[in-house]
Amino acid sequence: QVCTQVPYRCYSTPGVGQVQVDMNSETGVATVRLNRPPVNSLNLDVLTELGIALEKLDADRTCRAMVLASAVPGIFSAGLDILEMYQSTPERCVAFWRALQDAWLGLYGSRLVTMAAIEGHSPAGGCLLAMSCDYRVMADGKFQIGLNETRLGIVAPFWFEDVMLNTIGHRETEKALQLGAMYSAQQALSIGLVDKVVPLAEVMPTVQGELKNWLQIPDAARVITKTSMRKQVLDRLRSQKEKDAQFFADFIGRDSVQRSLGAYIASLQKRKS
Ligand SMILES: CCCC/C=C\CC(=O)SCCNC(=O)CCNC(=O)[C@H](O)C(C)(C)COP(=O)(O)OP(=O)(O)OC[C@H]1O[C@@H](n2cnc3c(N)ncnc32)[C@H](O)[C@@H]1OP(=O)(O)O
Repeated sequence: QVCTQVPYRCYSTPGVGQVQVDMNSETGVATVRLNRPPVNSLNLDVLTELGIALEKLDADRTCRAMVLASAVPGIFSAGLDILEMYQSTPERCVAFWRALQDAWLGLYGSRLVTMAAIEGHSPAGGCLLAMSCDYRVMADGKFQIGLNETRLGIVAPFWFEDVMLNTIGHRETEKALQLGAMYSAQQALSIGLVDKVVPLAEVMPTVQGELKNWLQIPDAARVITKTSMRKQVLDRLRSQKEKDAQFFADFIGRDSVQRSLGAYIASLQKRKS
């Protein structure tokens, strides 16, 4: 298995961590896999682990690129763990939101080449993670991607919106966010939400092929360019992290929002019965 032999190096215990990191020291490419079955929903622990993993990779001078993927078949990530937002306490909400902010700042601001291998559904927070990478390859077929927050009766924060604006432009973002639109891979490709759509089995090989192009570019020049393109959006959150966390906790605590989330959770459960 990966991680058991040279040139791989692991930052997590294989098969145990909720965020598994395999670092190939020969290629300088790390693969980070979300591993929280059944749907890789992002709770406080996963987001904390992800933030730490990204920080370690950024500090590892042998690492030049990172592929963000899933260890759970059929799912990239179901987004934020709704149970972190439903009937939670204000203190837990703030801690949860800080962990999300830090993981996102680490990903969007990463000096590495970052690529999302989207081999499954990717709603809301899952879409945010994918959009925050430099390049996205998505599996063709039944999977969907998008920021569906309004469908849950919640609102995508300004920095989710900023990342989407930078990815697909103003008009498509306005439609996507108001409607809470979820897109098939082909639809996502047509609006620029993903960069390539291939059959499921070809997602990883396609990512690896694309990485070869990106890694031909000298790191210093690419990193300066990436930083310049993303700085404004990163600084906007950095300058108001605490205010944003407090706003989240207050908003989520509203009765009307709790009712919407309760109804959404019930609808997820009903779908199954
Ligand atoms: C101010 C607020 C800002 C907030 C910003 C971001 C918000 C978010 O990210 S909110 C999360 C939005 N996510 C979704 O709406 C996705 C909901 N899930 C689905 O649509 C499906 O589960 C999915 C298509 C991802 C996968 O479908 P299936 O493979 O058929 O799985 P199930 O639907 O059977 O789900 C299994 C199990 O997981 C629970 N689940 C699903 N998603 C979440 C989630 N995001 N958080 C917590 N739990 C989730 C689902 O209810 C099932 O639970 P059980 O019934 O107990 O088995």
